[in-house]
Amino acid sequence: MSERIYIFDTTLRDGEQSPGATMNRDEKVRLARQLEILGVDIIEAGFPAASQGDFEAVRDIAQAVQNCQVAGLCRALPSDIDRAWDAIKVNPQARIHTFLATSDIHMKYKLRKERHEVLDMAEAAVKYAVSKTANVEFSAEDASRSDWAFLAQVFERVIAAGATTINVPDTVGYTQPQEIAELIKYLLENVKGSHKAVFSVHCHNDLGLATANTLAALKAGARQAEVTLSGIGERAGNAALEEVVMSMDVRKDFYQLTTNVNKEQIFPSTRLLSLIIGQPIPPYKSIIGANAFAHESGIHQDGVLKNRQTYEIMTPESVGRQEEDMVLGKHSGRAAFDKRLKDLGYRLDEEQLGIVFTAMKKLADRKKEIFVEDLEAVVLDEIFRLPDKYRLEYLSALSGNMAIPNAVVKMYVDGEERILSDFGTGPIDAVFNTIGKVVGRSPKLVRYAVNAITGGTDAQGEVTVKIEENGKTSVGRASDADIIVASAKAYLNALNRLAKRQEDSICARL
Ligand SMILES: CC(=O)SCCNC(=O)CCNC(=O)[C@H](O)C(C)(C)COP(=O)(O)OP(=O)(O)OC[C@H]1O[C@@H](n2cnc3c(N)ncnc32)[C@H](O)[C@@H]1OP(=O)(O)O
Ligand SMILES: CC(C)C(=O)C(=O)O
Ligand SMILES: [Mg+2]
Repeated sequence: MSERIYIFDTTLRDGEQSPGATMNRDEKVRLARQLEILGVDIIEAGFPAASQGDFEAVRDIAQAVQNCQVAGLCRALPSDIDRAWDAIKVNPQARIHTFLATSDIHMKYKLRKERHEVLDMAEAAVKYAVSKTANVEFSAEDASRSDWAFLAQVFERVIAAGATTINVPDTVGYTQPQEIAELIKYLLENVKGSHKAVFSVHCHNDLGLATANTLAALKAGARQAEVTLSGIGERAGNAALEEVVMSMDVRKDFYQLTTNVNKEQIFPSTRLLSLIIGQPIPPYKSIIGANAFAHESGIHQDGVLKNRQTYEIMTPESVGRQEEDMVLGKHSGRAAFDKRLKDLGYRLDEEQLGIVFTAMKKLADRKKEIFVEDLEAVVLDEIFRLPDKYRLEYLSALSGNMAIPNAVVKMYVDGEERILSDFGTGPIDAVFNTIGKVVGRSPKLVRYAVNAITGGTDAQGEVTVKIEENGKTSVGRASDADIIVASAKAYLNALNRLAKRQEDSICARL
């Protein structure tokens, strides 16, 4: 008989702590809806006390998502707990997730507290949280470097205070599989009242062991796994949802554990995340990378042709990587687009579908064949893009080995039309210079990457730019069949994000 594992997804909280993975409110709600379709049990939506923007995003998610628990993270402080509760309480299964560090190094240097103070603080925080809801999770930050007996004492106190989920984080990715398995067994056996709570594990990937450690803890008796899509998260990231879930699925015989995850939604979910944060999935990434089901060498190809199972331990279809059975192009109708979008996990209303359909028809006039990536790029640009402060209307750029590269840009800034022109060392430099002049900012360009997201000379080019201004960074991404237009759109996307972050921080200070 298989036992059930609860999947706690923290892409929107720990995942967002990953450098360059900042998401705006609409993007977070969009991703949360996809996580709901994916079938995770708990969505950690953010850290409401962090900023007004985080608070509002968590509140909107708590409202938008009805079939998952929505958790808000907070320090072991009444003010943080109040803020978290205010943000999540609209959700019918809201969870307060409070945490406090228990390792000697964190207590001494970071918290500057003695053990007895930490014990009291953890207990008081959980009691306060329980006065708001019975659904309370307590995390002992840096649990894996904590003294085991003290950790057990902390857990005993918070369970008695009413915590129903006890999380054991390997905050700095230090533990080893056998060690965390022993720790979980020790805690289950030695914490009085352990049977009243679900034990959870939260592993970081500093030594590349996050998935292995998570699975070892689950095998040892933990029943909740805290994971993120693609493994994004603080520093080297967290345990990847797809790896943990598919390990349990592929190796049912070994784990005898199941989850509620709708596995065919794994690939669409990770791809949506990649589109939102503008970071491509590495081709060699397990399960979701472009090469994960590709066979290059002759002996492997021969084996796969004879029987796929010779070199494939799961099918691409089982994680939602579908063979495209219909070619989309300028002769395709609404129904075909609608079906493909649904297969990809997008739930668009009639109006949104109309917008995408019109944009796709326009693209199909310029491109022979429309690929899934084209479709997703259009959905992201047309439906899930930021409300723009800066909007591109028209652009022309001149280049060539005899010409002095220059660009003319017509844009709207807060709805006001502006046209300017400037030169550069190449057409993209000229476009960026002109845009900078129009918006009156000159951020440093930290990264510029071009990627052909579909094949052929008429491929959609995907451009990612990272800019920095006054210590704040912002990533923008866009695609277009014209690489210079894609560059301009990506640059504006990054500028819009930067402007939005500045507006949010001004609001938070008011
Ligand atoms: C392991 C993790 O992932 S934990 C989550 C990490 N995520 C984040 O930190 C993102 C959100 N954080 C923030 O926006 C800010 O840090 C805030 C709003 C929470 C706090 O900001 P500030 O008040 O400026 O404090 P700052 O960040 O400089 O320092 C943190 C303070 O919280 C204290 N603290 C840290 N953890 C806890 C805790 N679990 N419970 C209570 N206090 C805590 C620290 O000791 C420090 O206190 P001090 O200022 O008295 O020394
Ligand atoms: C807040 C906790 C759960 C955390 O993210 C960690 O310890 O890594
Ligand atoms: Mg973490």
